[in-house]
Amino acid sequence: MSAILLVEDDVSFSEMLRRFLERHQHSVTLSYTLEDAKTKVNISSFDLVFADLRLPDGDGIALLNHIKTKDASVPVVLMTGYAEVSTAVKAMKEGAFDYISKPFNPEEVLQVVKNALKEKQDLKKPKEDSTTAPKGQSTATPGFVSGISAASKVLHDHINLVAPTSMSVLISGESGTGKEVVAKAIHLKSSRKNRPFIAVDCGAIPKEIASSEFFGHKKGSFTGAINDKIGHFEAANHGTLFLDEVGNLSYENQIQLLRALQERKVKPIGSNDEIEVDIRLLTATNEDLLKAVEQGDFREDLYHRLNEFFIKVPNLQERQDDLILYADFFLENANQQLNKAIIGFSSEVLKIFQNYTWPGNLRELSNVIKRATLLTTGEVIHKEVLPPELSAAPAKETETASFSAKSNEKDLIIKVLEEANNNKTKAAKLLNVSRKTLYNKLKEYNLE
Ligand SMILES: Nc1ncnc2c1ncn2[C@@H]1O[C@H](COP(=O)(O)OP(=O)(O)OP(=O)(O)O)[C@@H](O)[C@H]1O
Repeated sequence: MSAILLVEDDVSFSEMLRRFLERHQHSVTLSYTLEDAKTKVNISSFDLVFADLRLPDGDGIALLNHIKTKDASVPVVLMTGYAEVSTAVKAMKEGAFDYISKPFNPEEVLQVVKNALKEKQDLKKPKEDSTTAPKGQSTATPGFVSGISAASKVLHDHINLVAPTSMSVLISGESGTGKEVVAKAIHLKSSRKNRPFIAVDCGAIPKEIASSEFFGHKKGSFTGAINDKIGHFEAANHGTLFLDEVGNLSYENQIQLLRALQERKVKPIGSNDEIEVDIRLLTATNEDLLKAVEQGDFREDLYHRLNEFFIKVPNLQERQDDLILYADFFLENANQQLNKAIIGFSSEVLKIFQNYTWPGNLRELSNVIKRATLLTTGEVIHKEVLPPELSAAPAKETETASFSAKSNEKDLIIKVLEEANNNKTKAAKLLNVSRKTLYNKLKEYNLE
């Protein structure tokens, strides 16, 4: 376990990062100001310091200089906003180990921490050949945020487990949760990553032309077949075929699909020759396919063929801890697409984001941020550029509902107490419990 000093004045962000680092077996001390960080460095020894470039009473470079005069072997990693990269580069010349610009992927953080700790160890040992990745290089899939919530961890453990196998995977989840992104991640982590990834929206194919779409056709085989057409199976040969909204396939198309999967051969319409195909099949649905099986709308044999492994993609409400990471990621994308340089969100906006239920999940979050980025003329996104339904959303009820869930209880109490400025009457009201119950819980969790 290594000791990390995390200096960051954005309380919710630093809390999130602390929890993430602690989950990866690091011991984290938090500091919110330059002066406090200097004091902590003077009295304790750390293996690594993670500091925001901008602090309320100074900057990360001042802290870097202070640390270097005390113990030059302590690596300092600076966290920067979008517009501060040039300052961060300057800081590296002054002895910072690395910088990491927000928004960043959790994997990126882990990689930087690993590199920094290794360098610290190497400084103590005689020099050997370093096998670590170059500074700042992330091992994450580009354009992919893994998230740090418990639900995301399960999701990514499952992706990592199943990706290298040849199993068919049924990916289920509400609309906009990222099912296609999960399918792509499985493909990119498999041995087929350099072969095609063909995504097909089954909901968009009329059933009359589905077999031609899947298996191809020969020129002249039916009216309108003016050229030979390669079907999706052949196009995906040796790679991955991803069938989205698979529940929308007609019964007849289900039979054809099952046959192709069992025989591993397809015959284009109008052709006498069968083509052998080797594909990895991934499918997605936002409906309850098992229910469709029970109701006789989806073939049970096909269901089992598709469902060799099942992945449930959590909705955004189940990934509360990831919300800010995703928001930052979508902001960075919107900045690039719209040629803007917006740094972040006002704290009011972040609160609204956290209070909203996001029925359209990640897609809705991405759209809201893109629109807000377009409408924003300053450096920060304010509430005025959000769609009215977001600000009008009533306060979430989930907090009271989940109060009884043991595992979340303690975190929830801490969060609500913070929100209520430690006012126990207000906190009890927010939690919808009596003051007495709250006091008992505080005692139970040693929170007094
Ligand atoms: N892990 C992720 N990292 C970054 N962006 C993501 C991630 N997951 C999803 N997104 C983004 O969220 C949006 C919705 O993702 P996607 O299209 O994969 O959802 P879906 O569940 O397949 O949607 P639908 O049910 O409508 O087909 C896309 O803009 C996608 O780029």
